[in-house]
Amino acid sequence: MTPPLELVTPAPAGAGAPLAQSAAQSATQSPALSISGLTVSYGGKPAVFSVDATIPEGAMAAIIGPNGAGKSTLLKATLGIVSRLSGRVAVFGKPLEQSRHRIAYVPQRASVDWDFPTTVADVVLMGLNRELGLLGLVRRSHRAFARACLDRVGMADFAGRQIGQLSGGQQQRVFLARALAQKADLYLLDEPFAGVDAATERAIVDVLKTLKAEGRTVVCVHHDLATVAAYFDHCLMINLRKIAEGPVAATFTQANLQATYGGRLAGSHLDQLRLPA
Ligand SMILES: Nc1ncnc2c1ncn2[C@@H]1O[C@H](COP(=O)(O)OP(=O)(O)OP(=O)(O)O)[C@@H](O)[C@H]1O
Repeated sequence: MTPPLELVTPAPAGAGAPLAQSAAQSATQSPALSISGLTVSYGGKPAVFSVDATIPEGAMAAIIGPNGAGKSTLLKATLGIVSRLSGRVAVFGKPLEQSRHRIAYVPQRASVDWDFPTTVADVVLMGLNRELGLLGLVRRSHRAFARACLDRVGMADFAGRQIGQLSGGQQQRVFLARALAQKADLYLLDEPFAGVDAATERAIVDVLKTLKAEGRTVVCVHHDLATVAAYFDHCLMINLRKIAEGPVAATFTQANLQATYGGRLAGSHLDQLRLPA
């Protein structure tokens, strides 16, 4: 289990700037995320094999595939949390080392140690750690900004609560608030809707769609095939290897789902999705 402290990607400077002023909107034509030939192996066994992906700037992208397909590994390798055996990653056209501050990561809820003794407000303030500096000097403006981020996810009233005393859906919202505090240009979320109720899912989707409307790029590992078309405009389908990638309208087809999930997707499930062949 990892304490939440270690899961923060550094925040860009300028906590006072409005969220709508995204550097991504003005900076570059490069894709938000470009991955080529990515291979990751655990103990000699590949979990991701020679995957290429190009997530356009401003996309709302889903990474889908069955359990064990390598989705989380792909995100972690993108962030440098696990080592790549081979392959390259560029974020807004630059190597990860130069663009890490433009990324916010929301890990799988299950991978976080929720007994870590810290409050909701402090978790969100961790999203500002780059600008708090080595001394971690927290000003009133930082606290106000953290509260505004909590407010965006409907959690302002929980600011003083220990994170271990939250429900699963509340925990998910708090980690999204921390990601918002980072004012990133690329948001990577690992199963943000896992185990949350319908209202929380709606709230999270609304926040993600607002980020997209601001010109930011959102990438989610996602399991619910029934909502892919409603939530996302871009789709990466993997099962160890890349099966397909591109606009949802072109890639989210019966044939690609069959190739991604194999026999695990029964015909009746596919019928319910009413997809093109
Ligand atoms: N730290 C690790 N050490 C060894 N093997 C690992 C490790 N993490 C993941 N794996 C293995 O790598 C493969 C891909 O795992 P990963 O978590 O990336 O898949 P996933 O697509 O995210 O799965 P899920 O949908 O179940 O979350 C699996 O076979 C998994 O058992």
